Amino acid sequence: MDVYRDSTWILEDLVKQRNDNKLVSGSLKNIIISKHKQFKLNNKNLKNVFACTIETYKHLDVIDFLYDNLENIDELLAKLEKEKAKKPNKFTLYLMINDLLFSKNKRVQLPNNHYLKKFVNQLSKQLNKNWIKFQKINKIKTIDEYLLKQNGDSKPVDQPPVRWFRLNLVKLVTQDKIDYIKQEIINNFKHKVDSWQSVAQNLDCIYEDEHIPYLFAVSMDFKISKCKWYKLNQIIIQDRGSCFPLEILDINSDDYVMDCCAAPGNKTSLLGGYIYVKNRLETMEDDSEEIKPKENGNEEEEITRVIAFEKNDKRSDVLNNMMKNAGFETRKYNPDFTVAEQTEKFFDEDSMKIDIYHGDFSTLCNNDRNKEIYKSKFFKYNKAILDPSCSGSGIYGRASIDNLNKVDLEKYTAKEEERLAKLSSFQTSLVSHAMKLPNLTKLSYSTCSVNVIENEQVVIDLLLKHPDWEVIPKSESIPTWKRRGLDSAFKEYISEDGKESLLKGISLKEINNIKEACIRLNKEEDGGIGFFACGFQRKLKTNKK
Ligand SMILES: C[S@@+](CC[C@H](N)C(=O)[O-])C[C@H]1O[C@@H](n2cnc3c(N)ncnc32)[C@H](O)[C@@H]1O
Repeated sequence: MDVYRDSTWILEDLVKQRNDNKLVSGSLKNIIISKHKQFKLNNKNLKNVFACTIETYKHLDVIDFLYDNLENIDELLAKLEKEKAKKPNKFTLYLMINDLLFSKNKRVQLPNNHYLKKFVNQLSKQLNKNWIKFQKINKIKTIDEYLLKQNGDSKPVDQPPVRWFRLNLVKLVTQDKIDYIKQEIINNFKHKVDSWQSVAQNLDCIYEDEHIPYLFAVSMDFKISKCKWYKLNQIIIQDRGSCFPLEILDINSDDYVMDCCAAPGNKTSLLGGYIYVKNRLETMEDDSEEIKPKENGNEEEEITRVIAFEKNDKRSDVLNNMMKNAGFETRKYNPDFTVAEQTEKFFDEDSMKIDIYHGDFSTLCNNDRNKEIYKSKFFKYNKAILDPSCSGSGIYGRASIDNLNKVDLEKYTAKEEERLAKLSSFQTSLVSHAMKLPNLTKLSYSTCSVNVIENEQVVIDLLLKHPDWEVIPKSESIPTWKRRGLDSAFKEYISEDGKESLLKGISLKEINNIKEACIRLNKEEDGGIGFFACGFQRKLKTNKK
């Protein structure tokens, strides 16, 4: 009963928000998780509660129809109330009806003698009759067909066409082991195909990405988390777009890189793998040479090659744990840059190290004290990843929530515009802060948003604000990738006849180069989430590398 009780709380709240035209943001999954916490519900049931709530929520208008057309429901409820001295919540009944009609097992998840199960079961005949009526009215045969019609989408659910995963080099370390595991994984499939589209429909195919090393796509039906390689942390699930910012940065083994908005840490662990393993292997003369992180000399406190900032308390813990699972040794710092968690003062010499700063990246070097800290601890860092919080409009699992938000379209549009404008200015200010750090020479900016205001517009605003920075040209930013910045995003910066730039200090040719430097991945069309990335470098006269 716990599952239905917890799900009732959340479902009732979601429907209330929808009826009040209240805006909600984030994926439905995240909203359910946060409500689960907010209502202090029984955490053990989270997975089940999630499935139960989301499925019922998706089918809400169907269940409304089935329920509203029950002939004697008021009488039956009154009778039940008399017998049990309590009336069941309508949403609890909705959850049970959904299980009875649309779940895999087609049964209410309660013991047979439970009074509510008996109650819903006695409605079963009428419910099925109403469902047939609904199918006829809507000219559909299945509930998925109905959702498909409603969403005007080619798929019943909002999910990516394929699953992506990459090798975790940190757990493999030598070229022999990397090659061995890679081959073992490929051999597990009948065919290695040359496009991700070919794996989308076929469980037995694998695609090795042509743009990102050691990245693979498999069918959505393939359960990566059940694989031994996943259990051994030898592979990590990571979307294709999310790997692009690292490629743009052209990481070398002697780089010092900061990940300024790091949790949960997918890019951080990819970065660590590049620095400590991939680049080292590529530059090693003798294959049998053992990999060791470069020594940092006799500095009193070691400076690691990778640091990761995360301002959110809980997410910084998640980041720390993810890095440890991925095979790194970590050291955690408090927001005031002091060590928060350390077993030994120095890392083990041979370990692959990541320093985690639980704090706001924009405080780095922002006052006299922090400038001193910057000089002593951070002066070596020459590259940065900036992947700040965004609207997430490119990610999956938002379709239902977006529909919910669009109930009152006018209100939705006004609020959404305000929210995006705020996000855009936050994103610009964070990257702008990085551009002011004296020793940074290259950085990548990225979002999982599809909105121009969070992407191309941020790029232009940054270039106008920081004339000492320029974009990393297309020729050095994954030139093989075809989809670049949107034409429409740059239209407002060009005269109507297309001959002049309207931007002060940026020529027409430069505008075109900026557009070409931007990288876009379209949701679905490019195999995964919608993503945007653009690289920046300090102009040559001040460029130290
Ligand atoms: C889009 S997520 C980053 C995802 C991450 N790069 C990855 O690939 O796994 C943005 C993260 O930045 C954090 N964040 C936002 N503003 C920040 C700031 N000023 N300093 C540090 N972290 C920040 C957020 O809490 C959030 O965890």
